[in-house]
Amino acid sequence: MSKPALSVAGLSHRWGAKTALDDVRFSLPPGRFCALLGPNGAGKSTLMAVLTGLIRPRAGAVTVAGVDMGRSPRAALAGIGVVFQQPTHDLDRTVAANLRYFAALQGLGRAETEARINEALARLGMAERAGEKVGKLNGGHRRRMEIARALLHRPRLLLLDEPTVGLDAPARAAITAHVHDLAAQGITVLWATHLVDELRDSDEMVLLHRGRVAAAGAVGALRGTVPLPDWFLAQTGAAA
Ligand SMILES: Nc1ncnc2c1ncn2[C@@H]1O[C@H](COP(=O)(O)OP(=O)(O)OP(=O)(O)O)[C@@H](O)[C@H]1O
Repeated sequence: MSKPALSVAGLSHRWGAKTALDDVRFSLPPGRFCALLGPNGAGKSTLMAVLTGLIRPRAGAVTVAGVDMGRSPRAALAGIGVVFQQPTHDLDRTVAANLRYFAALQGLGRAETEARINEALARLGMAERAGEKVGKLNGGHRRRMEIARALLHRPRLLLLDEPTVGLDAPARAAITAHVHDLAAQGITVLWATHLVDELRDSDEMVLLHRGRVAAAGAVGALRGTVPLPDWFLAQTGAAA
């Protein structure tokens, strides 16, 4: 059996007196779309902050494709692409110029940079927008550019923290479809959301509630014949 793309064991974190993560444990098989589902305040962003190395947990371990993040943070992080909740880009520059900046930070040469940018934009259906100023793009296309940016170093694991917040329904649907395609191409995806309509029955799910894993497994198997919004409400007491 291949190693899990991501493995989390015994992870706990407190913000002052507030417990945000409480003995969180799960693992993701490679090449799957996994939703990190949970109501507001469940601990999703705190978990993302641990997985991206922004905060050190008080207890527990994170392993990325067999590499221990505590012992070898640089090697573990090299395998991860991240799309944070808050967008960051230069509106006055083109899509390609924005991506070139991040490619330069990663030390990619000029020819390699252009090839990687073309590859990443094509994966998000954005190839024809490379020369457009970011300020002229709609919210959905800006978000797709950010996902392309997270792929420049060819990570095997992609983390996205509520990537569709603030977008209209068609843009949300397009982005969820593109990211499902990435998983079908072999990239493991962890997609934090509180919106159940972004999930498919064939997806994996980790349900976080009050900092604990309340359920984990395939969405269809977990919900059975119960509509997902009703299942979510029964598990968490929160409307989806
Ligand atoms: N920097 C912080 N300082 C203090 N408390 C925090 C901090 N960040 C989060 N918390 C608290 O930790 C708990 C988990 O919050 P977190 O943001 O991780 O949840 P979430 O599932 O991402 O919620 P949301 O969907 O609202 O972003 C909440 O009670 C929150 O108030």
